[in-house]
Amino acid sequence: MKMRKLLPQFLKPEALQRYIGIMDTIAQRHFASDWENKEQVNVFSLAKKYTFWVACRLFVSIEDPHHIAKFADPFNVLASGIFSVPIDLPGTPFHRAIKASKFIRKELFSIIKKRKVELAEGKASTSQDILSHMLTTCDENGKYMNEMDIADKILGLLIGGHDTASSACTSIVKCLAELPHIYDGVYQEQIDIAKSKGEGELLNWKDIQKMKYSWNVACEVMRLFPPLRGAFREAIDDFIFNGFSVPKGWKVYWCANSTHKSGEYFPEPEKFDPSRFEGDGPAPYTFVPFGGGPRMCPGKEYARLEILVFMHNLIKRFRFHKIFPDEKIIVDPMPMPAKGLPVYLHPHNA
Ligand code: HEM
Repeated sequence: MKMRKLLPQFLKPEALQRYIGIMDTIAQRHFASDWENKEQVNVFSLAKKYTFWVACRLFVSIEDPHHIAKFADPFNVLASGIFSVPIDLPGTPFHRAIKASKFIRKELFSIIKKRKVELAEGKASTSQDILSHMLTTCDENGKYMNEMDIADKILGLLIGGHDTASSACTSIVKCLAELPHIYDGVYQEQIDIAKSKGEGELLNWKDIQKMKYSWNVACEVMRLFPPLRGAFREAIDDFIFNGFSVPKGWKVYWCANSTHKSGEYFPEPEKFDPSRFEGDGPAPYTFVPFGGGPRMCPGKEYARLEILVFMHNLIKRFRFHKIFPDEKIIVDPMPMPAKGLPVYLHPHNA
């Protein structure tokens, strides 16, 4: 079954609304174990840990932090081998990535087998995560996906779904640390939401809808630091673009920065200004961190929720400042601070 058919069902806003509370529970546990009572933290590695934990829970229902940690290492090895020179010799990143992916597939197969039994015995629900969904949804010919297909798709999702979002979360922390007036705006919005909640009450869909300014800030961050620079397309017909003739069949690459950094669509493009997203917002197809058209990212709404839940949990706890004020941004292959963005934390309740 094609991912494009399956994913929108699982990732549509109505389905995702049920997961906000789960994301908040994970965020609270993550902040309690990895941020609270620390003087300084490395934001990039923690953001990756958080988004990976959310993905493990929502895609395959793995919750135990030890199990997730065991799983996370091979994923990092795999992620750093994906954009490497494809030479399969011992010691190369490519070779290590292949080994890691074999380990992950094996692990996924055992999770799939166990789930099949649990589903048959009525011990697991068909809607508890994307794995159950894949095992119980058939295509238009009544055919179910085989285990190999499922393992590959989950693997793709776990990679595609967590590295991008963790890059976005890290860039958000960077911008908030550098721009106190923007931090104050986000703080006000998030603290009002936090105060409106009862003891132990989790975030819900209504709270997310109140996070308008925070999402405008996140969008402005992704305009300046798009987690993916662009993607490939194949021309399905001859066409002329900007005076260049592109023949059918050519591979073309669209690049987010060509509009994100254009003064024509975003006046003073280097200025950080979340108000660009108020009202109607940018013109269609000019703000494209998630791509556009029929192949647009199906994980956009999922990413929006996990980013907002992250911002809420971070901002209601801390102010922070950068340990290296001039830390450079490198793109490898996503934008990230060269040292992983170490920051000093200042808890509000101190
Ligand atoms: C901030 C986070 C994210 C960003 C910036 C992002 C960005 C993108 C972009 C630019 C594309 C290519 C779209 C195109 O070619 O027009 C894409 C594709 C895709 N994304 Fe995301 N993504 C994010 C999070 C996620 C998440 C959380 C998931 C899964 C839950 C996901 C799943 C996918 C899939 C499966 C595709 C391939 C779609 C296709 O080829 O039809 N993404 N994403």
